[in-house]
Amino acid sequence: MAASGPKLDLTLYLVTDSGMVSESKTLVQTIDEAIQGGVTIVQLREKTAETGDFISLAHKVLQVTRRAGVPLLINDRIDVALAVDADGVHIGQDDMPLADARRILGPDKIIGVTVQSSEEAEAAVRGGANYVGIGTCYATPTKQVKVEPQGPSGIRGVWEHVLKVPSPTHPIRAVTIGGINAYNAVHVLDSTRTQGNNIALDGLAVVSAIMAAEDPRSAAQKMRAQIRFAMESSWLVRPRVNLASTQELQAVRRAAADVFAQTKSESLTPLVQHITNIVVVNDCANACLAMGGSPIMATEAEEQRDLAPAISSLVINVGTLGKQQVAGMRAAMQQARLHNTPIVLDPVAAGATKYRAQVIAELLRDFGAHVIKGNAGEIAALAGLTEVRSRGVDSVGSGFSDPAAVVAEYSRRQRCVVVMTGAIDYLSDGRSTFAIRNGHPLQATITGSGCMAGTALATFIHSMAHVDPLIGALTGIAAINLAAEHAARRNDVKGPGTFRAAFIDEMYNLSSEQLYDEMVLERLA
Ligand SMILES: Cc1ncc(COP(=O)(O)OP(=O)(O)O)c(N)n1
Ligand SMILES: Cc1ncsc1CCOP(=O)(O)O
Repeated sequence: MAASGPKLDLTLYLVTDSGMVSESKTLVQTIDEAIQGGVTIVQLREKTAETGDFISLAHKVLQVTRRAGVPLLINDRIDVALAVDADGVHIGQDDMPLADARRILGPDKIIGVTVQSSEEAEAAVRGGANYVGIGTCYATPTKQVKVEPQGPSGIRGVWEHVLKVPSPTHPIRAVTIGGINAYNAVHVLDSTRTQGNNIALDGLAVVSAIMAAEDPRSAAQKMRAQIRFAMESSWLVRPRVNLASTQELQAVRRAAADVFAQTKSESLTPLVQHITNIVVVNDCANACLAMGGSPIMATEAEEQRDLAPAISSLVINVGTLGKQQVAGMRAAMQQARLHNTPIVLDPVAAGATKYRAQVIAELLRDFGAHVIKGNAGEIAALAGLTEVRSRGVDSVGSGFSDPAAVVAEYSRRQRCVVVMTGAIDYLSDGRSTFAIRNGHPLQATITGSGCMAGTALATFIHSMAHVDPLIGALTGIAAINLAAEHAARRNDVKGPGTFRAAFIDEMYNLSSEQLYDEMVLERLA
């Protein structure tokens, strides 16, 4: 393997696409900046270039990669790799057979092979590939794939098989590809770790997350930080990495106000799918509309595949749990994972019954979530903590002695944003933890307040590619709480009944300036 060439480090693998490069840059500049941001290997992928143009581009790219000590592989074209003396090639199942590629390129060049199944992976390992690209992980607009995306659990199955196959020459490495970005990198790496001994993939391969970024250097830096976070710690106990420590509180408020304004603009209207409980369906649908979203309450398993490509986010609220509804949730969550659609899980009354606890545990095991939102009792039940107890859907007692530590720790365990609602709301992505001190006691007098908070989270976290889930969560919680404060101040609000209607009105009337000015935000870690 590349005995004389640069070291094979698959941590952050950039696959190029010249069609995505920003107008202000060349492809070579984009690659250069991406390497400065932390890309560890580059694959030049030119699907339509003439041979001469491909070779001349490869020469230019090679100057950049050689200077940085990063390997350059050529996609599909052994002839181009030979012509420029690149460090290797990446070949798919329909390209030149691995044995021929190895014979032509010799033992020292790097050869990567795309594999979609355990059988293909076994053949690649036995045939002497240096690494396998297991895919496709998630559906992606970058490439039309023939085989259905497998999601992280499918990728893990192939990876576990790869590790069992003896490699004739060198230890096999692996990455996955397809729909991967800074927001799902940690989940993908965590959930593709082997079940028995927790072995992680060697890295992640991306196209659009870096190639389509205005600033490829910072896009690569962000990806690299996420990958480091997932790689450097066991998936059960993560160190406190304070990624946002450089961000001022004001910048966080500004980011939340921007997400709010963008979501409310008529051009967006995120389609927010809810599988929620029968008590609150109508309130959640109206809350979603009032905050700029478009609700769809599709619950049958059979309709999830058709719906999935169109939806922006998914609320899974386990408030009322029929067997058919659970089947719908599982189908919807599986599709959401394949389409990289944000999932908000509302574990209503998590500790109330064994059945409920088991359903939630299985959903989290199989699909995870991007955000888990619950009151103190629900989070305690999920996290296995006895300090706070519940009665039905309500949390009882004075709460946790250190709520910030609880949400941060549970967030690190579940690898998602955790939101703990109450008089003060606590939010964490495991690295940064915030409190929001807005809201009004009248929220606790109506049913569905918490469920509407779940709706708000999903409405504002309408894309994993464009909204940081923690910022989206801060936006949703601030929006709901400020609407409650505004409603409670109105003269026509006399109690829970009038509050309920005014609450929806004020979600509708709230402006991004009000959100920015009135959000009482505190940074805890
Ligand atoms: C790292 C990595 N993994 C998979 C692919 C896909 O390769 P292939 O199946 O040959 O498809 P095309 O890239 O040729 O469209 C890849 N390029 N890189
Ligand atoms: C080349 C390739 N092979 C499988 S998916 C894919 C494209 C991945 O692109 P992106 O990282 O933009 O989703």
